[in-house]
Amino acid sequence: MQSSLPRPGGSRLPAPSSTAAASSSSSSSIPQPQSTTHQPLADLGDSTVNSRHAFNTSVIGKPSILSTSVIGKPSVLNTSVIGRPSGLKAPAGTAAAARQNPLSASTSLKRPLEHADSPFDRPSQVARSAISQNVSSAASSAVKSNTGRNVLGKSVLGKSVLGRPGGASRIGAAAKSALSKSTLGKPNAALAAHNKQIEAACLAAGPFPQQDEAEDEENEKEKDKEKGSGGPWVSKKRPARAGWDVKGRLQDLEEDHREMMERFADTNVQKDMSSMKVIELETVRATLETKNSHLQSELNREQAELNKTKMDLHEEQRLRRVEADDARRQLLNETDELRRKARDDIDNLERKQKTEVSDLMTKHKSEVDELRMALERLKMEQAEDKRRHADELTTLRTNAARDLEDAQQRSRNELSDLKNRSELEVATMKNTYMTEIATLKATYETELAKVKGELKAETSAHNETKDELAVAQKMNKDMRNTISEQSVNSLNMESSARALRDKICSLEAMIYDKDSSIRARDGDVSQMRRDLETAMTKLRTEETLRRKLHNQVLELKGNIRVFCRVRPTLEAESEPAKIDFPGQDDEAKDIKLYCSEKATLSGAETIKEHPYTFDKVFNPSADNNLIFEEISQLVQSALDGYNVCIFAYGQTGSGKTFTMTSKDGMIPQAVEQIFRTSAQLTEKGWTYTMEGSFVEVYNENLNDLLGKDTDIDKKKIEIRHDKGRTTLTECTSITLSGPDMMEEVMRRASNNRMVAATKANERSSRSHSVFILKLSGHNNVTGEKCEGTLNLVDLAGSERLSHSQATGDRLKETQNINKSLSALGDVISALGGGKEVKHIPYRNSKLTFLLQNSLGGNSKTLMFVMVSPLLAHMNETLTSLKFAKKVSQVNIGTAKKVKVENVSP
Ligand SMILES: Nc1ncnc2c1ncn2[C@@H]1O[C@H](COP(=O)(O)OP(=O)(O)OP(=O)(O)O)[C@@H](O)[C@H]1O
Repeated sequence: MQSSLPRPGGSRLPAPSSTAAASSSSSSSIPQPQSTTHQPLADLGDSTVNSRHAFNTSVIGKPSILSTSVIGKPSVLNTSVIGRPSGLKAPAGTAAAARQNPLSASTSLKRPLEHADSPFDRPSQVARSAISQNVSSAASSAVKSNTGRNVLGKSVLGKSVLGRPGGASRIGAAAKSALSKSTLGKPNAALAAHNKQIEAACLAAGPFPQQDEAEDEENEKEKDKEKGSGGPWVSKKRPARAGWDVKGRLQDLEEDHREMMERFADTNVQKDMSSMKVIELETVRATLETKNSHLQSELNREQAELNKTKMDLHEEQRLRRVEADDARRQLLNETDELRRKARDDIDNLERKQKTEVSDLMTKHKSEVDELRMALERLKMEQAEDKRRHADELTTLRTNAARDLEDAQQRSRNELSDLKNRSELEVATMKNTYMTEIATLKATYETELAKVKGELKAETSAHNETKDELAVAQKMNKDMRNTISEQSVNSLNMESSARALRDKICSLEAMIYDKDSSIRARDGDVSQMRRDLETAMTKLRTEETLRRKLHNQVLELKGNIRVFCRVRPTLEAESEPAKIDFPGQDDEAKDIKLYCSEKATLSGAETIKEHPYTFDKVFNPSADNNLIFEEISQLVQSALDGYNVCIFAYGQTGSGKTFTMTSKDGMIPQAVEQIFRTSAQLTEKGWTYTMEGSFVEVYNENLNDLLGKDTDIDKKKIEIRHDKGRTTLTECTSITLSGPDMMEEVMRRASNNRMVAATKANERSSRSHSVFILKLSGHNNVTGEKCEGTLNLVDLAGSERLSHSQATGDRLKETQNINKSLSALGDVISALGGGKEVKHIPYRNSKLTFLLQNSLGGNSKTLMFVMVSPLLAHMNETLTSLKFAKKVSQVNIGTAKKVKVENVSP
């Protein structure tokens, strides 16, 4: 709007639109009374800036309104807001203008840049410009003050006026009215003084600059011509005045003003219309304001709702968080409960199974013993019977044979006697009779001859001889009777011989019966043998089942377990730490340590509890036998063909060596149990060979503790892994034939360590010792084979580097110990990572590489965390317990039996 104002001195920028024209007419057609120049230029500028500022504030401060009422007409807004850019900043040429004419400096603040070098920079023109601008500004501020409307209202008004060509005259009327009001209030004296000031400024500015004088003159002429014509709003024509005739020109202006006032009276009607329009606009504004306030309240409500929703959301989130925390806590509790239950179940199962297995074993043992005893008894009975029968038989046979022989002999003798006698008798009698007969015959013949002779002679005597013959015949008959009697006797003898023969037969039948009963007994014995064999097979099957169940129990317990042992305070030691063993019984699993801590800020000492839970906790009263009871199952697993690793971890002096290698330590007891169990397994068909090696890992180098002491730290031992088996090159391996050999093994290892200890102090604390026992079993009945390895590891002291304050060789030792212990921790946690972990860093240390096949998938691991009871060792103890806790949280997969090839069925 301001840019379209006419330039003082008559120069006018072309009005491209009706709005511009109207606007220009509204402001430049206002005659400039002296009073209008009274208002200081700076004030006017301020009011302009302020009004714009107020507008901007009102527009920017109410975006909702802008969006509803202004955005709909962006061009109008732009016009009303951006239409006065020059008022915001002093144009670049202002400084130069100020140098030429001090008054123009303030004036130029209100003009655009292109006006800086215009001819109006001359004093008179500057003054006019100042006046015209003052007037226009005054008009606008007057409109503002007169109407009492806020800037937005003005803006709306401006918009509507600008939006309609006819509005220009109306706003002109409003401006006029405002002007009249504003100017009327100014005292004439002040106006006169102001005019004087302007004049003085014009005179002080000196003569006009000489540049383009011809052009200026031409311009002046043109202006004068225009002035002469009176301009579009002045009807009166005056002679043109010289440029320097400021007074005259002011008089002209005053005349113009008067004329304008008269014309303004004509425009009162228009003013009323404008007022009506203003009222109309006011209504629109009120509506808009109502709408605005409505929208504002809606916005506030929305905002409040949003805030409420936000608060609800926060509350909901908080509740959810609390719920999640509770759920997590509950889950943890439940998990713990489940774990505890599972552990209890496992333990119960194990106990039950142990009882069952031992019952079964006892039952089978007693059955086998009974069977064996019955067999023995039977055997003995059988042997006794056999012997008795054999004796009886022999006796009977002998007796019978003798009796038979005797009887036979007797009967034979008798028979032969009888026969002989009867034959003799018969023969004798025959002979006798024959003789008698012959004699008789001879006698008869003689007698016959005699008789014949005598018959002849004695015919009479014939009868006599016949009688004598009858007698002889009678005698013969008697003789025959005697012979038959003798035959009867012989028959009797034969029947008695037959009776004897029957007796022999019955005796032989008896012997046969005895033989068959012996054969029946033999059958029983072989049946018993078969039963025994079945029982043995059952026992062997049950041994396989026992191995399987035993392994399952250990798997349920976890393939990596952690036991904690607190050693007792020794006599020479003082200041024990406070350690509690809550719920101390057979199944103790908890330990609680107390240590005092100083608050960093207050310095107040507080006692802090450090509770830990492990698979088993042994208090100082537990001896090595009790501890071995717990690990004996793992040792059994090694015999069953699994790889087993038992570590002792803890700081120096915490009792690792005492636990592992003392006389009743884990190593000697394990070997003893292995021999004891393997002996029991022989009756189930198992035979075992055991090979032991003892090595030391010192400064990441392997030493053979059963080799020559001169080779310590010199000989290089290589570790080789092949198909799940680990071999050590050039390392002594002793075949153990009995537990007594362990004494020698331990003595040799200890000697070698002691020799080494002269080279590096306290060798046992600074190196890891590993006893490796390889167990190969073969069942010659079932053809089963198994290979297990038992690794018993006494780790080096776990004290931290910062605490040991080591230097030189000790520093190297400590670094190597820490490296291998952290590698061990890494391997164990990688094993616990499950299938996602592709690489297990066994090669990171000699110790883990050596134990590669005994850590992880194919093995069972037990770690003893050894605890010193001393307060001075509390920090190291807590570090050890933290490490052990990490290990105990690792869940290694199911152990597999070492595969042994060439298993014959
Ligand atoms: N359970 C225990 N009962 C009685 N004395 C024990 C027990 N444990 C350890 N000791 C004694 O404590 C001392 C230190 O034990 P030990 O040498 O076994 O510790 P260490 O951890 O092996 O130390 P280093 O790492 O130096 O080899 C020894 O005198 C040992 O006899």
